[in-house]
Amino acid sequence: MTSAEKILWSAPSASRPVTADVRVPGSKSATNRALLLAALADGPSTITGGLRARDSVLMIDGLRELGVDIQAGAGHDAPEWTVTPPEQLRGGDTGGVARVDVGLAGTVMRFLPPVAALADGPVYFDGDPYARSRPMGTLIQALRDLGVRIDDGDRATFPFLVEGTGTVPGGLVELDATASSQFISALLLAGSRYERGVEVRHVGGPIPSQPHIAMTVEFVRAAGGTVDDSEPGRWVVAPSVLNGRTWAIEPDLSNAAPFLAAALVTGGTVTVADWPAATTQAGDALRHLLREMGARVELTPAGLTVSGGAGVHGLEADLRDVGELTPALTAIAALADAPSRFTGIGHLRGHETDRLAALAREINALGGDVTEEPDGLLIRPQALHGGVFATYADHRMATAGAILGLVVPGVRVEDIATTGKTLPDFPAMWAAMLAADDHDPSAASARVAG
Ligand SMILES: O=C(O)C1=C[C@@H](OP(=O)(O)O)[C@@H](O)[C@H](O)C1
Ligand SMILES: C=C(OP(=O)(O)O)C(=O)O
Repeated sequence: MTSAEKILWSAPSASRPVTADVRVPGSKSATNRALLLAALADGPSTITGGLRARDSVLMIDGLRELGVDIQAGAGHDAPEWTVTPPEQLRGGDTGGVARVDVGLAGTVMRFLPPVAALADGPVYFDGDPYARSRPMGTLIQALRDLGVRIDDGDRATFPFLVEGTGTVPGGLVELDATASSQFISALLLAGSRYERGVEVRHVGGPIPSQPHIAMTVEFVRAAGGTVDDSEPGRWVVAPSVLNGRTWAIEPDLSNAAPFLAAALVTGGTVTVADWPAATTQAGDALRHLLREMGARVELTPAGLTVSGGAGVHGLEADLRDVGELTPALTAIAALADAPSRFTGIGHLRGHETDRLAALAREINALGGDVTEEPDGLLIRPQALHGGVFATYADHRMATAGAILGLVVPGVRVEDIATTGKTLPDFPAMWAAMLAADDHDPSAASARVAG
């Protein structure tokens, strides 16, 4: 165990209903798609409001390694980048290799190898130790089927070498995306630049995280690409030039979950600013999911306002489309007045950690009753007590622990810094949200900068 993992963060409890206005940083999924499409475009792009956190820094560093020029503009609170693609994506030159660290970022480990295949030399990929446990074999095989040479030493995981030759034949590929929607997104994002484009056919059970595929299609079209998604389970991207453009990134609605959960579980009111009226982000489902769990939910030009006070209810829901919301919803469910059952989320075993096992283990260690099911979780609320909440390098485990800590005294979250995967300074944001009512009980709100 490293020293970071041993550090325990005492999750603050809420001394009264949380009342705050919160601004969350840009969407991880949107930021990394915009960076990648900008790198494949025929001219410079500008990205405003993007996320600056570990996952996007890994994407930026990986693209720079491939020869993409990325210049940071404005300050930390409002990241802005100018992205200038090279004439030719760069691999290692004679005797050398380009090196990409994917960390534990699904969007980097799945989205960059199809881009590296367009580089003019070898590109070596590796990541955090746990990256080797996340599903990769399907994507490696799909790239081979599209004409890319990959040396993975028959491991079907990291480390591996993409032997870029400057061009990718492309064409038809069949794959099973039941383990991750990111296999499909990865090929659609790069496919415009393949000689024959790409036709992806899914063969297998239901695909998870479909809103993320819809986001990919939306982004490729916004860059000037052509995507035919008229037939379920089949996507055709025509070969085409992608355009440089300005990308304005929406706030990360999935990262809004713990803050909105704070309103529900403490009977307070939290507004998340700049909530889009229409979006492909999976987190938008919080509007109906939190309502079903007992919140009052209102979308106004000021943002999304969630209020608690009428109890926290159990919920039966298929979360296949919105799996990344599971840790926050499970924390809420553990505090509810009736059991909850979440289904359609077997693929969460391949996320940052096995999230079904981790949630059950850690909530049960606090006195809870969470049972793992083959494709989900059964949560029977119990009176919880304090204790250590382990996080397994999973940012959403850490924020789930923070939600529980609001109403369960003595929760100590291991390695809170792991939230830095997608949130630049979660402990400060959380403290500011709580200080909003601690310091000025009469104030209707206080602003929390993201
Ligand atoms: O494409 C994306 O940006 C994502 C897709 C989803 O992955 P899975 O389909 O593997 O669940 C989601 O859970 C992840 O947080 C981000
Ligand atoms: C599954 C997630 O991330 P990744 O992009 O690493 O797959 C997540 O953020 O919940």
